[in-house]
Amino acid sequence: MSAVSSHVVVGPAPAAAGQPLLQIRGVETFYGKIQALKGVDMDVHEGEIVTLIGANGAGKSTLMMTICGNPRARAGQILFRGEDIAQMPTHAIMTREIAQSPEGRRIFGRMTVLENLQMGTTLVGQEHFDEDLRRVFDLFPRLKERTSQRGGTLSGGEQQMLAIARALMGRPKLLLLDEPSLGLAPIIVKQIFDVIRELNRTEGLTVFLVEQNAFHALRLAHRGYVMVNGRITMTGTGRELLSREEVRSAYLEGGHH
Ligand SMILES: Nc1ncnc2c1ncn2[C@@H]1O[C@H](COP(=O)(O)OP(=O)(O)OP(=O)(O)O)[C@@H](O)[C@H]1O
Repeated sequence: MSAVSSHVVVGPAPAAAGQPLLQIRGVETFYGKIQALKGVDMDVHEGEIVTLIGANGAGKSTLMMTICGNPRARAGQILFRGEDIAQMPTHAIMTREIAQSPEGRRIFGRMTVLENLQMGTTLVGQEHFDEDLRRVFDLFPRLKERTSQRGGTLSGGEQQMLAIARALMGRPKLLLLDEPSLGLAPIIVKQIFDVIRELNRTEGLTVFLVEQNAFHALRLAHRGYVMVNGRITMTGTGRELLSREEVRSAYLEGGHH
């Protein structure tokens, strides 16, 4: 555990001038008759890392998937650069500089690392392939040593790195990450969160991170939102939320720090 406690809180995000990159307004999502999201509002500004935390079943993954158009929002708006993408098909949303690393790191198990990374370029083409490959190998040297290894034979941490690397190959402006720490050893979680911080600091990549690991997520993020039963109940800077008693007792018990 000591390895992870060396995380440093990132500095403030660049001034949140103008329109947010992503604006979520009154979003409601249903699975049949079950209402999973009950009017969610959220902003993500360019250059920010924003995290959404909450218990199992709160609706975090549903919000991330709704941003990607599957399931579709039944009400509300999802504005990306001011354009409402809420009713667009997923493939159209994914051509708008949004990339997702889904929960459960759905990489292609029978394809090699290199082939998985090629899949990430489907929507942007091969023009910058070599340059982008060098970039993800710099970020994740472990993948470079395993280019011809099948995805399914990688460790959990390597699969997570591959899922993020594949998303980055699409040159996103907004990176959506669903539970990148799930099931991983603390030292690997630290490596992955360090890379996210680095991408944000050096390239200004905007990141929306869904996490159950509230301690790490709130230390990494500029701002956070807490979701309970499909509603946002609290928001603040990562630091503010970490110091709130309600957050500490609900999400930080159990020796994360
Ligand atoms: N495909 C589905 N069909 C029906 N109900 C679903 C489906 N997916 C999720 N739900 C329900 O929607 C609610 C929100 O689930 P969701 O997976 O978004 O929560 P979560 O906060 O991401 O939880 P976790 O951290 O466990 O992934 C839960 O009540 C869940 O049971």
